[in-house]
Amino acid sequence: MTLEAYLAGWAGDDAGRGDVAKTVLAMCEAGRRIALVVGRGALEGDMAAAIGGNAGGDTQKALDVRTHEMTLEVLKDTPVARVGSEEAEDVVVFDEGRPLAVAMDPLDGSSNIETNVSIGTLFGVLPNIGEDTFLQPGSRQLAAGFIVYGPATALVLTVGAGTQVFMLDHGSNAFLQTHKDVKIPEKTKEFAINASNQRHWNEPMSAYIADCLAGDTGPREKNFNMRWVGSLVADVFRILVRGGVYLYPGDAREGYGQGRLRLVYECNPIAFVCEQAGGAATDGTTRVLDLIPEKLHQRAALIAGSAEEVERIARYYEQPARSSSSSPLFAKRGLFLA
Ligand SMILES: O=P(O)(O)OC[C@H]1O[C@](O)(COP(=O)(O)O)[C@@H](O)[C@@H]1O
Ligand SMILES: [Mg+2]
Ligand SMILES: [Mg+2]
Repeated sequence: MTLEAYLAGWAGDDAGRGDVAKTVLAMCEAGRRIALVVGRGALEGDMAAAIGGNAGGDTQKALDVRTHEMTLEVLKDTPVARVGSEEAEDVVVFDEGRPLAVAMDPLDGSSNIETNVSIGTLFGVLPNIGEDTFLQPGSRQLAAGFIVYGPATALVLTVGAGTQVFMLDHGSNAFLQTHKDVKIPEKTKEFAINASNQRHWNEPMSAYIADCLAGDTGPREKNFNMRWVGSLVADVFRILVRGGVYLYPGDAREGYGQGRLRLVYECNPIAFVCEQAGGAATDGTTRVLDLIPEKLHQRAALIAGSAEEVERIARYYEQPARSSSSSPLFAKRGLFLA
């Protein structure tokens, strides 16, 4: 089934849904165009060249800016009133009278641009309620998803009716559905975290990872595997397909108290997609979709993926002192057993 047919079936005669469908299709048109550029790699010049800093304080690369502009170009003639982008300090306003808004990370995984590793685009569609549009919790998202520019260009989408996956068919230039109502396996033996930050982690995350690393000799009584692509979109795509948890906790580094990811245009789309696939997403203590953003570029910790594992990690945050394999209290008892 084409993406167009899927969205037409979902929207029916409902004008509001029709606007959401148009907006999603516009994001995917931007994705098609970006996929062409990404697919040419260094033939497009030095896309990883540093050309400034973005609102989050990260180095802005040539492809960050180019994808931001390419996406705005497509969105400007849609039902979208305003766009909140990682690559613009301020909200971009097209036309206040329109019903919708898009929050986006036009290029996710910027550190992977020149390495020929998967990168992507993240987006969430919200009702336009004026100046406070991007301060709405993620639970108000009408649609969300991401496109991965990898070996295949893949779209992961939810309009609140399950999570669907489409792949770009380069022959017909159509996104065709490949996975219907994806379900993230509830249990897992795989986690994704940047382990180079271990010394900076908080106690619950240190304890959880220590228990995983202890493998079949620890309280989990099973061996774990680790993967870290360094592109949120690629790590979460893997989790959707075979389970696992993505972890970017708050840590002790300056500016990383709430982790690295941005709530409005990274964590919220991922949380919506994961929940709709039977998974879960928390910042450790609060469901991500219930967090109330205070500003567009706010950061939030993210623990997302297989439901049972996310719930288990939340218990480490509730009772950190009881949880570590390295703690003298460590024993094969109740709360954290496999
Ligand atoms: O470099 P780190 O600290 O491992 O962080 C990697 C994470 O940061 C991100 O690259 C942040 O996204 P951007 O590339 O859009 O800034 C995620 O895609 C990725 O999971
Ligand atoms: Mg990103
Ligand atoms: Mg980005």
